[in-house]
This record gives sequence, structure tokens and C-alpha cells, in this order.
Amino acid sequence: MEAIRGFYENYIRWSAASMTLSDVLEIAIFTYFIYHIILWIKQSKAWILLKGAAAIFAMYILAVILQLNNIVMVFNRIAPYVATALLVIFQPEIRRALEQLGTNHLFELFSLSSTKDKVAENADDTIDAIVRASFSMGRAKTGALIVIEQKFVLNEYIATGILLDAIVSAPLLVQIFEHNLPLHDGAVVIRGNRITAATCYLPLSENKTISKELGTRHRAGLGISEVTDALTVIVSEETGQVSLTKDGQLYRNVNSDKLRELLGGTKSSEKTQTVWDRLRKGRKRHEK
Ligand SMILES: Nc1ncnc2c1ncn2[C@@H]1O[C@H](COP(=O)(O)OP(=O)(O)OP(=O)(O)O)[C@@H](O)[C@H]1O
Repeated sequence: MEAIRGFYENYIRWSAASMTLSDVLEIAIFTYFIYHIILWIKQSKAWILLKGAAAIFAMYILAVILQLNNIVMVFNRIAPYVATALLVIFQPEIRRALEQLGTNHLFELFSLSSTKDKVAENADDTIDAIVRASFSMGRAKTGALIVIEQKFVLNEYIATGILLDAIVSAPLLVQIFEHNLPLHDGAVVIRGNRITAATCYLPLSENKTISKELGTRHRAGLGISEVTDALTVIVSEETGQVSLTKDGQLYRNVNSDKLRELLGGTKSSEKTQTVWDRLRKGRKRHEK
């Protein structure tokens, strides 16, 4: 208790008393940048590692406050090595951030608008197009892998493919995955209502429980759903079955209504509902 009081007296009370207007301004600017850096980190793989680093830092602060000098000394000794290790671990993210800065995308990097249009809200007609294309390809036994971006920005996977930036439509999706055409290999990534890229390479799942009859297309679909919040539709070239991966789960051989539901769309049976019906249903759900 004494230690905490001492910390308050020495640092917090003293700092608060001697604070000037420019200090407040500096704090506000720092807060703004730290907030946006954290938002950006949250959209990348670094977030998981950063949470661990934040827990260790919290322990360090606690050790300082409680004056656990030996622990503080150990932390101080290993801090430079940890900093070097973090630079190595975060190297891909840091490189991408610097690349973005270099290509004048500073505002995109620090702005919420970078997630605009990309967040989950795939309109019903986009979902419809994905569902129609998937089952049409299934009937023709054309293999396909369609990744639908959610909150986690998939730039690092998009970068492995060929950029398209075209409005999602069923004929276009079917055309992309047409056998022997240059774009058919790998995955298509959809952001909002646009096909952002094709031929993208996805991480393969290491899941040991996945059925042996499923090959790398399904492993790739599962892999991306283990490391991001993306939804992935897989059409099997062998069986024509349509499957979906979400949060590291594989939903095998789904029908069109189930697929639409998992993608967050409206079931075909619900399509005849009026707007008023939908509003009433939404109100009831909130009233539960
Ligand atoms: N890491 C990957 N990222 C993106 N696409 C991949 C990846 N690995 C494989 N694919 C795609 O999957 C195809 C190979 O599918 P494979 O036959 O091995 O899988 P499968 O799960 O058995 O699917 P199917 O039932 O369609 O045969 C490749 O031609 C490629 O288009």
C-alpha cells in the first residue's frame, strides 16, 4: 500500500500539478496516434503477439510500483533482447507499414476509412451471386475457393494474387474458376461487393482431424479461417460439394439456404417478406 501511495505522490500527483497546456496537447496527439496504431495492429496478425507483450509490460509496471527490484532488474536486462525479438517477429507487418507510408497511403494506414466497405456487410446481392456461382460450379464439378473478407484486412493474402477490383457477379466468379484459364488456380478474395484479387495463396491448416479425403483446397480454406475472421466458400472439383469455413470450423456439403445463412444473407424463403416484416422481426429480436 505504501509503495502505491509513494508512486502516486512521486509521479502522478507531481505530474498533474506541473502540467501545462502544451503537455495536454502533446498527450492528445500521442493518444490519437497510439489509438490508430493499435487499430491498425488489431487488423493484422501482430495483434495476438501484441496482447502477450502487453501482459508482460503490465507485469513490469506492477513490479515497478510494488518496488520488486530484482524482478525489475531482470526485466531491464532482458528488455533490449525482447525489443530485438519483437522487431524480428513483427518484421512483415513493419515492412508493410513502411511500404504503405512510402506509397503515400499514410491516411489509409491511420484512418478508419481503410476498413470502410470492407467490413462484414456484404449486401444480399453479393451473397446471392456467391451462392449461385458456387452451386453452378458444383454442378459442373469446377473447383473454387472464395474468401470473403470480414474485419480482418486480408492485404497480405491479396498481395500473393492478381489484382482485379471488379464488382462481384455469379458469371464472373464462374469465369474466373473455369478450368485451364490463367486465374482459376488459388483463391479469390472478396471485399465488400468487389472481387479484389484472384489466384491468392492461403495458409494451409495443420488440423490433424480434417478428413483425409479432403486435399489442399479444403486445407487452404480452413487455414485462412483459423488465422483470420474471413469466411471461405469451397467448391470441390471431385464431388461438386459446396462447403464453408468460418472461425476454424468446416461446414461440409451445405445446401444453398445454409450457405446463404452462414454468409449472413437472407434465406430465399424470407425474400418474399416485405420491409415491414423484416423491421418487425428485427424489433422482436431486440425485445427478447
Ligand atoms: N494454399 C493454397 N492457397 C490457395 N489455393 C490453393 C492452395 N492449395 C491448393 N489450392 C487450390 O486447390 C487446388 C488443389 O486442390 P486439391 O485437389 O488438392 O484439394 P481438395 O481439397 O481435394 O479439393 P477437390 O475436392 O476440389 O479436389 C489447387 O489447384 C489450387 O487451386
